[in-house]
Amino acid sequence: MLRTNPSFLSFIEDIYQQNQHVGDVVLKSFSRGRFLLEQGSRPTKVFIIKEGIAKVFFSEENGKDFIFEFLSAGEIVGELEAIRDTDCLCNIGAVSDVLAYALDSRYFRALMNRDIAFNRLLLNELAERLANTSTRSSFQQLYTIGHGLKKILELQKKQQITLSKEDMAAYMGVTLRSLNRALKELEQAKE
Ligand SMILES: Nc1ncnc2c1ncn2[C@@H]1O[C@@H]2COP(=O)(O)O[C@H]2[C@H]1O
Repeated sequence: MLRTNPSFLSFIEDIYQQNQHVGDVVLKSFSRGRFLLEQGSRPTKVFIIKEGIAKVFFSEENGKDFIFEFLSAGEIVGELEAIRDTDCLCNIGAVSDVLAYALDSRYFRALMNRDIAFNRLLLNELAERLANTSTRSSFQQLYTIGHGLKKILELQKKQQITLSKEDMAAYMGVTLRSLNRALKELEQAKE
């Protein structure tokens, strides 16, 4: 649920500390609630999170949000736009204050063209995302809300994060009302 990528983080920290690419890689902070990327926009930066938690979410035309993933240290965002030369697929919002390395898109593409280690990290990340999104999508279709809720509560405990009810509902792809009902049923089952 809360993804991290320590290898990607150390890769970018090395570049940043070597100070060879001043301007191409800068540190940027986002306070809680701000957006790193907006769905449908065409930004010029790719971000690698240094600290904090961000949510990746899709806003549907019916006004509902669906959260794909929560990302933290070492996770990259905005790479799809830079790879495919398209608008951002979805929104990236800061759930806590976030500090991120911002890579100029042209620099990101230059790394893709010449750095094998970087390409390996990137492919690994994309493969991991495909696996995670597919596994979760199947789980969500095939299990009850109550079962999904138990799992998400366990994960929060394990990863020591606390999500708002709105974010929990958007992660599970259910309404706030259904989530509240499932929470109540869970409480009643405990009594
Ligand atoms: N399934 C997913 N899991 C994690 N991150 C994702 C997922 N889908 C999209 N993203 C990220 O969300 C970003 C939105 O902007 P981009 O389309 O440029 O790049 C996208 C990815 O970095």
